[in-house]
Amino acid sequence: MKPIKVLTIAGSDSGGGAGIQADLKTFQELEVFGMSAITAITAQNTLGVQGVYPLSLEAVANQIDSIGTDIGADAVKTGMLFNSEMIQLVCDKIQQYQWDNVVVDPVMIAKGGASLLQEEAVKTMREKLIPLSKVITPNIPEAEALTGKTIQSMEDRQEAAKLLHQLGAQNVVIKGGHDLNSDQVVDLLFDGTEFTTYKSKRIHTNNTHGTGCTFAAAVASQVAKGKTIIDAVGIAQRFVHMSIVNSMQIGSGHGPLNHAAHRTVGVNHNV
Ligand SMILES: Nc1ncnc2c1ncn2[C@@H]1O[C@H](COP(=O)(O)OP(=O)(O)O)[C@@H](O)[C@H]1O
Ligand SMILES: Cc1ncc(COP(=O)(O)O)c(N)n1
Repeated sequence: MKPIKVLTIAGSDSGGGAGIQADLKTFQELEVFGMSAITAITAQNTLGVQGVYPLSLEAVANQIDSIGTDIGADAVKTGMLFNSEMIQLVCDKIQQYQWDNVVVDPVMIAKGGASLLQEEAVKTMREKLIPLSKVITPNIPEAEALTGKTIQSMEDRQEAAKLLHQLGAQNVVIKGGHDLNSDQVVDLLFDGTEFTTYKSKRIHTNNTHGTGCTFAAAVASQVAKGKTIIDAVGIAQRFVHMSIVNSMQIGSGHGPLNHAAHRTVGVNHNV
């Protein structure tokens, strides 16, 4: 069988819970071949981010070229891109290699509050990267920053999703982890025509470090396999849910997910 290959362009999390590490664990568990281009190294653990060390544009370009000129990718996922120049470079490479299965997780701020994207880069994200995306997966604060609108209700979220679609994203998922008003977590998909909501029980836990990265990596792996976006988002939500429910106690702050949970608990990720 032809191997399915997925590239993540993102930051490294030394604590192993988010970023490149979460992406590669997710790819492996969802049975696609994972590859990475690292944009920045973070010194990070469950308590927060202790340091951010961006790589040079040359180092990032070279990593992407190594993959583009030899291995290729059935889908590309972007995470922490740090600044405007890095976003522009990633856009150029996506166009150069004609990658069209692009899942953009517009990472801005780590759960502990540390900035992972310079503020002026939001404009580049909006104008350059979003138009190249098959799916964009902001959380609520990221959707607010990208649209300039406050999101309180589901109607607000639908309006924001429409605006992000107008900016050129083919599909928009506004994730609901940050909507603490409800006992449910509701992720909202807009495909340009219809809204689809995905509901799961909110788990009351501190172990949510890396949920966004894991979610977008799971969507990318399913898109690479040729699943519809509607199915891909459902599979991703269930995979994240399972990985939070069965998280391990690692570190003394916001702990990581257990990406291998589905092996013992059983989740049909091919539905
Ligand atoms: N406490 C929770 N219980 C269950 N699912 C959650 C919880 N927090 C987040 N999720 C799920 O994790 C994914 C990422 O959501 P979110 O927290 O909004 O993004 P981010 O990690 O980018 O801030 C979504 O699919 C969401 O449904
Ligand atoms: C290198 C890196 N990239 C992304 C995140 C966001 O993580 P989350 O998935 O919890 O929003 C992070 N904390 N570190």
